Amino acid sequence: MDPINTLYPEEQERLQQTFQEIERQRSDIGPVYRGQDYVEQLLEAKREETRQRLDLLDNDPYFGRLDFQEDGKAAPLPLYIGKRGLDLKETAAPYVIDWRAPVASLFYSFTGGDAPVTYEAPDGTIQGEIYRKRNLSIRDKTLGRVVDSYERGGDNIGLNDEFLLYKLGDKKDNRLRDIVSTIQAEQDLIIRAPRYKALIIQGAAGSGKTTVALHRLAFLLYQYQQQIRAERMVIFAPNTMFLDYISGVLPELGVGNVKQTTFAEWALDRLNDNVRMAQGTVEGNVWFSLEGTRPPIDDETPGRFKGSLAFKSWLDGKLKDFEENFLTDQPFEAWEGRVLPGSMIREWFEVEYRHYPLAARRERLSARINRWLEMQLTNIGDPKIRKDKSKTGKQRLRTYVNKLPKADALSFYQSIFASGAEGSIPKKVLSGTQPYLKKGFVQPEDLAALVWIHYVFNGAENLAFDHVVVDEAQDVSPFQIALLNTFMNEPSFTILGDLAQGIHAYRGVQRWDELSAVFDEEHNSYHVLKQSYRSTLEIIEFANRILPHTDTGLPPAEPVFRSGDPVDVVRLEREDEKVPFIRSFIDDNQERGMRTIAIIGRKDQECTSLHEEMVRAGIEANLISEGQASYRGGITVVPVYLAKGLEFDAVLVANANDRQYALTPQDAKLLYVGCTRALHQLTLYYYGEETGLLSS
Ligand SMILES: Nc1ncnc2c1ncn2[C@@H]1O[C@H](COP(=O)(O)OP(=O)(O)OP(=O)(O)O)[C@@H](O)[C@H]1O
Repeated sequence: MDPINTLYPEEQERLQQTFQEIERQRSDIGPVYRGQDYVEQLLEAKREETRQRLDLLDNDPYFGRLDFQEDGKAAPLPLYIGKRGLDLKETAAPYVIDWRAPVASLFYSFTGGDAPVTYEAPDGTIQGEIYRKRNLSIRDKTLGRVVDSYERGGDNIGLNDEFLLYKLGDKKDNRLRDIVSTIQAEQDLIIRAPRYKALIIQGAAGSGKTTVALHRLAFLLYQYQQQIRAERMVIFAPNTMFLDYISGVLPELGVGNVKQTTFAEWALDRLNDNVRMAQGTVEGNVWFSLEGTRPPIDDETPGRFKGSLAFKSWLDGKLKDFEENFLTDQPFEAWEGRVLPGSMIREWFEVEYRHYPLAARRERLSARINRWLEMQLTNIGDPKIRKDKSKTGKQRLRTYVNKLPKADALSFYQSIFASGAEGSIPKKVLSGTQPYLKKGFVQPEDLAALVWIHYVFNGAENLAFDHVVVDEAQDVSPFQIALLNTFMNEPSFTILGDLAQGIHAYRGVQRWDELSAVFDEEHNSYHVLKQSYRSTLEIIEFANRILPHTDTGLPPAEPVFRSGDPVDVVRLEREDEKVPFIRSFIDDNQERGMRTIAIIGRKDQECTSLHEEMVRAGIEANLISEGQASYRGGITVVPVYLAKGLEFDAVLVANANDRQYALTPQDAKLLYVGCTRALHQLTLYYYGEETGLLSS
């Protein structure tokens, strides 16, 4: 008998019982309370949480079953694993187990074999044996596929992969999805890693880094529910469109309120929007220029220098000097003959207020001198003379305070770049920075230093994070990570990236040890994800040909065995063949059921013109440009640097010739990003000479 047919009725019955239990519990909660009683209102909040949990369960109650016999127990027990847990009303026995519970880790770590297995429970290690691992697909309350990926004593060949492949074959829309039903063992290790770690993860394109990070947040909230709050967790991602793209995953996992932001947005907020950003001409014209004309990247490249820990140390020295020389020994003379000695002012500043940050010390000092002035005035009996002296004293106090240096981040930063920096800051950095600062503008790479100075001057404003996720971390600097670390009592980070996609290497890292240098050994934890889940075997093997040209020394990504169509590289004879070619690419792929299709260009301008030509030819598509807040799916024209992090069913890389993608590591990284965005179909076209990056 077909195994599906034997498994199905049993699971169908269990599913019906689950729905009945959910319904029982829902009806026990009763209607929504809308009255004024405070205690009832508090209880209502709890009831609402339960209602929401039951709603989530009702849609999609579980996805897996594991028959596990704990040592010492008489028989195996079927454990049903879902996105949320459900205990039986009557006995409180677990009926559906939350995927984050310790025992559920067996579902992910188990890859077959009859050997005993263990998991870590709060009371210690539990050992036992697995008799069955079953995947169940339930959609819209209906049981779909039921597949046993392991049965004790059975032949169990490759079934583990079958369910994964079935999931990976799906066509995508405009949102990233959760992967709770198919988390792989190497991913699970990262998701369940202890809280106080700085996990640094090098993951191949499509290895699930972003997805894993989001699942890790859901896990941490479950595991440390008394100690961690969602609103004290933060995800840093490269741009707002990417944030929009990933915004569905946490709600699907039942997690709300986690702050999702970009580093620039967060930093500007810290600086109270007191600085103006220069418009991104340098990045576009210099670092993304064509024909291999980009400058080489080294430690004196402005972005890398200003993002280094060495720059931070140098800055710390300057901040210390600034604080030490903040006061001259100038006394304050309120009026002729009434003098507050400089030594007294210094005593207040250095001893009494030494625990306050500089800006607060400055403020307290001026308030203290003012109080001293008031005291002197009370000693004057004649009201007319008092009024007169008060006027003089207050005016002189204003002048005195105005002469104290300002504890303002931008002014301080401008001053250190304006004078005396020649010996310590490389010429390249000075010339790439001074012209902007003189006009009052800053660049993205200045923000870490500015927030740091602001922090030293003003203190941390109660901004402690419980956990920080940094996605696309190859584009961030050690200074940024060190800065974020100061907002936490103990490091708790998930830092993920791929050096082969380091298209902003002029301000990011070239090796992961640059970031790990921020943390002590005890907190450092480095992981590699080599397996790539997004793309077909053919696409991954094709992209792997580009990898050596990135000069990162990274090993090739490992595909899961999901085969698709071969990758096409098509030479067009003339430029005017381009639009008909794009049209047929779109039509073919739409006919094959592809929902998201991207035409990936090299630069913004090229994409704008391509989009205009397509629209003139009657092809509807969305153009993605810098600063865009959302990704709509469908047909998209996008410059490659903005496609990073996204994925599409079918990708057409536009004009992959040797001018657009020269034989340089930077261009190799761009082309690698472009090609690895495709799930099922990848095509490249060019006219002129094919890029040399495709030759192995
Ligand atoms: N265990 C898994 N089961 C099912 N799908 C998975 C799994 N892991 C990853 N995926 C899918 O692979 C795709 C890539 O995931 P994700 O975007 O998180 O990878 P990434 O490493 O951040 O990629 P990139 O660096 O290229 O942006 C997504 O569609 C995700 O759903």
